[in-house]
Formats: sequence, structure tokens, C-alpha cells
Amino acid sequence: MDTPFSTLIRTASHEQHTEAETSTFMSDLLGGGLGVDAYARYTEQLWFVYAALEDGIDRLADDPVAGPFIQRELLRLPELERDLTHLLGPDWRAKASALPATEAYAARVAECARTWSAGYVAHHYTRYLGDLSGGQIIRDKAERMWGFARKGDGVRFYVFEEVGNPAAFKRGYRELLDAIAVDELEKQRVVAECKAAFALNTGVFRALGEEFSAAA
Ligand code: HEM
Repeated sequence: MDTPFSTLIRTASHEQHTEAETSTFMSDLLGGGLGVDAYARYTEQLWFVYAALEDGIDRLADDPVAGPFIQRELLRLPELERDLTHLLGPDWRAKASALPATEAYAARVAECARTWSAGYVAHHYTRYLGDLSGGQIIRDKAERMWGFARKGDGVRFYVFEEVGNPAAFKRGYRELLDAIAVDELEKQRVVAECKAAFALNTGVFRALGEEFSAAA
């Protein structure tokens, strides 16, 4: 039997997942070596990426390939905006800026959203399934380290209020991946785009790591 697409995409990105998870910036951030300013800067970068991810969803909702993946309970922009108001103040928009690596990431997401819906799915998977998984570990550490209220302002990005059972949601999401309406060749291209998405994330971590380094 053919390998289910959800397994294929997960296996293909496994190595890069480890790389992202163990990147210097993430290790320093979650290991307690960086201040809340680094966390705020990272959250800022996420805002630019999610703006690109969530901008074209009304159009993508009707797309035969990406449409099934567009689920309102996943949307993160309002949560990011509340977190940024908390982290940077009400004038956060004037303070927030995208690093060049973030600009490159957001530009690629926007391009896929506009021109290649199957490629968009690769970015959708990489972000939202990650946020529903490892995101919970990040939230827990951030709450303890910087004293955010549990599931409150500052970490709302990681709180999916409308996803009652994340494990069940992820199972459903994998079923959508397995049923994606593209042929085998296109599936290979989606896997390649997923790897590109991980590389773009790693690029942002690298840039953040250059801006912030843990006290020796
Ligand atoms: C410190 C950082 C991270 C931690 C601790 C972490 C941890 C995890 C964990 C525990 C899972 C669940 C694996 C499972 O269901 O068996 C997971 C899944 C996932 N993570 Fe991460 N992760 C991190 C960073 C990232 C990043 C930066 C990305 C990409 C942007 C990412 C993307 C994903 C994806 C797409 C999945 C779902 C895999 C699948 O089931 O298909 N993660 N992560």
C-alpha cells in the first residue's frame, strides 16, 4: 500500500524539525538564556508570517486543494495582535519590523497563497500543525519564564480556544492531507515546499539568534 501523504510529509521534514527544535535561538529562548524582549521579537516575526498566511483565506476557502484546510478555528492573527499589544504596548504596529529572513518567508507564503494552492498547504501544515504540537511546549515554558497568565495575553498565539481536542484535530488534519486533491507528482512538490517552509523558519531563527545571544 502507498504511504499515506500525512506520513510522507511528516517523515520528509523530520530531520529539519529536529534542526528547528534544537536551533541555538530556540534552545537559548526556552532554556532561559534570553529575556522577554527576544520572545517579543520572535512573536513580532510570527505576525508577519501569519499576516501572509491568513490574508487570502477567503479566496482560498473556495479552492479545491487548499479549501478543506481553511478552518476558522486555526486563525492566529487576532491572538498575535493581542499578544503584541501586551508585549510591546498599544503602539506595537509602529514598533514591529520584519527581519529580512522574515520578509523572505512571508513573501514565499504570500506567493503560494496567490499562485499555488498546493504549495500554500505545505506552509499551512508546517505552521498550524506545529503550533498545535510543539507550540504547547513553548507556551508552557513562556508562561513560567516570563510570568504570563496561563493561556493569557502574551501566549494567546499558542491557545486554540476553539480546538477542543488537539489530538483529535490533528488526526482529522492528517486525514485531510491523505485526501489532498493532487496527483503524485504534485505531492512530491508539496513535500519539497514543506522542506522549504522549514528552511525559511530556520532562517528566521538564525537571524534572531544573531540579534539575541544568551548570556554566557
Ligand atoms: C522548540 C521548538 C519545537 C518543539 C519543542 C516542537 C515539538 C513538537 C512536538 C512534540 C510535536 C509532536 C510530534 C508528534 O505528534 O508526535 C511536533 C510536531 C510538529 N512540529 Fe514541532 N516543535 C518545535 C518547533 C517547530 C517548528 C519551528 C516548526 C515549523 C515551523 C514545527 C513544526 C511541526 C509540525 C509541522 C509538526 C507536526 C508533525 C506531524 O505530525 O505531521 N515545530 N513538534
